[in-house]
Amino acid sequence: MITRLPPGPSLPALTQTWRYWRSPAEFVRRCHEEFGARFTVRLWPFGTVVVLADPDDVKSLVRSDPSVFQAGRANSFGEMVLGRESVFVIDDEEHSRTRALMMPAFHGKAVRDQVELMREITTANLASWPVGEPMEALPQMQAISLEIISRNVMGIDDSALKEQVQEAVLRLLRTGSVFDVLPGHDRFPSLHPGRLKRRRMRARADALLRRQISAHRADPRLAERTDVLAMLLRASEAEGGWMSDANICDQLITLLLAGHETTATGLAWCLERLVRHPEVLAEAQRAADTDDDAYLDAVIKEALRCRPVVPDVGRKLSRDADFAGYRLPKGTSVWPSIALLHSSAESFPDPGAFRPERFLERGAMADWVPFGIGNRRCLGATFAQVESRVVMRELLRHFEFEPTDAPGEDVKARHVTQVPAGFATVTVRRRDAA
Ligand code: HEM
Repeated sequence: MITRLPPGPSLPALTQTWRYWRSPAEFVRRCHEEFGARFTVRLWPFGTVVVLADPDDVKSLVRSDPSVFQAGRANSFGEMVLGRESVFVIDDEEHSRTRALMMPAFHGKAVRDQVELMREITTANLASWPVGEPMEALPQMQAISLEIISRNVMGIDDSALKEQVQEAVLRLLRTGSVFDVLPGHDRFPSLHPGRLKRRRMRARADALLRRQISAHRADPRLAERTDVLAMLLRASEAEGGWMSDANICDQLITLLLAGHETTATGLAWCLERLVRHPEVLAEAQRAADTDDDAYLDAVIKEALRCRPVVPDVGRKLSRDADFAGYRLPKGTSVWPSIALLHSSAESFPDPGAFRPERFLERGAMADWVPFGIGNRRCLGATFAQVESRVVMRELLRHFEFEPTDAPGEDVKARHVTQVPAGFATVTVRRRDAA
């Protein structure tokens, strides 16, 4: 007889929830040890969640019907900040259409055209780094990433407006709360001052972005502009103007938020790992000096493997469905666990070691999924990898990083990302040659 759900802890949902929220990574790891590569947990407010750690299951999920295994539905916690029409929270036809319209701005050539700008922004930021004393690298990386993504997305010429938008976006991000995942979280905002504040922040960001949209529309050079906003306006126009300004604002906010916090965190982890592995650090420095992009890319990939910025991705069932020999009821969430997939000794021998060479020895690795999977795979994956390479290269060319034998920084959950608990504290010295 077909069981409805894979096995999992028999503890009351409340106890599971408490253990999960206390330490998500630890809870999931223990369940994996006890129940294997496919297990069911009951977590408030998500409900029944089937966690997947078997690469074959993840491949089956990629082949499954996205209108049944819905990502937008699973991501609905993002609605209050990103907006109801954000590509992250919608599904089906609406999702494919919106994504197709945004995608060209993040293809190889469009991203390569941004390299010089990325380099300039990074070197300008490095000028203010304190030398010879411990410094938290994460906030610096956020400043670099936010500047890069806002210039790329909005192509803003007016620097006062750009700073206002950046400030509004950061304030909006800070209003995000773990309670956003609650069902019906947006229904009674007046009972929750935090949510009212978030609405105000979002309205402020929208007003600024609408000013930018109007400026773009009035720009006689709109046809030649290469920023994402210009591309969206042109593409929408070509399809009869189906994207309203409110819709465009949702996509811009999504890109600004999704595009800076994640990349900055990946870069911070890269530094946190490098200063604890002096031989890799020396090799990375050589690679930066000799334009050995393959090695720098391997360092970035290895950091994203062993410290994934996003630990898992979600899909939610719109109806009962068969999956991997089980009958999963409507409403079940299915979470491929990036963290568990990346720590599999079968896919990545000696998974605890920080060894970029593994990405040079083998070509593409199907089990390496820091950017998610299938038709929802991160829209900015190429952008993020190119940006990370440019920033790392500049950092290593300008600075020497002091190695440390301090224990690795703990993993701390922040919004949907996992950041280094000490914000990647490093000590740098300027290199004479830089
Ligand atoms: C190291 C940096 C980054 C990481 C680790 C990352 C990771 C992810 C992950 C795991 C997802 C969910 C995929 C899924 O559900 O299967 C995602 C979605 C997304 N990311 Fe990223 N991301 C990064 C950088 C970026 C950048 C730079 C941008 C924009 C420029 C971006 C824009 C998006 C968007 C728009 C989505 C939603 C795609 C959709 O639902 O169709 N991300 N990202």
